[in-house]
Amino acid sequence: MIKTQLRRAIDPRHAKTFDTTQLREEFLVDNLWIEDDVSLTYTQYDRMIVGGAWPKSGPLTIDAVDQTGTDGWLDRREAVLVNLGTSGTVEAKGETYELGRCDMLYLGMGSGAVTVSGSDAKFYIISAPAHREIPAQLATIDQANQVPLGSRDSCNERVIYQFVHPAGIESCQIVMGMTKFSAGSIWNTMPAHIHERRSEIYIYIDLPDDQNIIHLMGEPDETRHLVVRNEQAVLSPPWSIHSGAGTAAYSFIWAMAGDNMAFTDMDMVPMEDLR
Ligand SMILES: O=C[C@H](O)[C@@H](O)CC(=O)C(=O)O
Ligand SMILES: [Zn+2]
Repeated sequence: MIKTQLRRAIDPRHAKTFDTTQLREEFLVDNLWIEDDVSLTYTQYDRMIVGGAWPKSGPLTIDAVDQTGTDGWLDRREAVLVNLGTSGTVEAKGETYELGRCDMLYLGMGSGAVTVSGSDAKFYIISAPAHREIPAQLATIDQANQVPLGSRDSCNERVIYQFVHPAGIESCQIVMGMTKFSAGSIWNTMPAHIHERRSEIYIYIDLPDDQNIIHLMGEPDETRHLVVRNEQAVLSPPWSIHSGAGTAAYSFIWAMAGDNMAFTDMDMVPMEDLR
């Protein structure tokens, strides 16, 4: 049984009273990577689980998770694993999948215990409740749907790579992918948006260890910031914007769960409304 850390859902009226430490305790996940261990955070934002598994000196198995109240963690859930290391393998339901860096593997409800291995592998994990079984599917970045956004003049020229989405890897509710920037562009998800119908989790990657992301959160007229380092995750409640700028080049992986899977169902925040 893997013990999870619990994050309860926070209301925006409460969030705006938080100081830096409280904001970080509630919305930043900075302990994903523990050598030879699995670190899972169970959130009450659409019951998404976010975690890391680092099988440095031997395989690690995820079978049961304390907060789900089910015998197996995927009895009523689906998951996506992304390798943030180099080569690694994931075993589930008698199948073995090879994952290179930033390949994403979807595992459906009923996949059973999941074993990860690879001394150079680091698996980022997202999971959300599911209502039906869908076959496992692996995708590389070349198979993802590309959506170019932004412009050089706004320092936000980037490509959204959609991996798990209605026209790509099928899922019950997870919509997930990765965003990469053109050289010199540092602003993600600006102009900002919210989507009260879905929660979202970001993990920032490819950032040098001595650099920061200034991540913006909060209601559009009551923003706060979190200073985020490489391979740390940020929880974005449905009422919050989720946007950021890096002090150096970076990429990030986004994952959503909620009432619909329409990527374009966003409420854009006009620039002049941000406070
Ligand atoms: O709801 C969608 C998500 O916030 C991200 O996909 C946005 C993003 O990757 C970007 O604009 O760079
Ligand atoms: Zn979003």
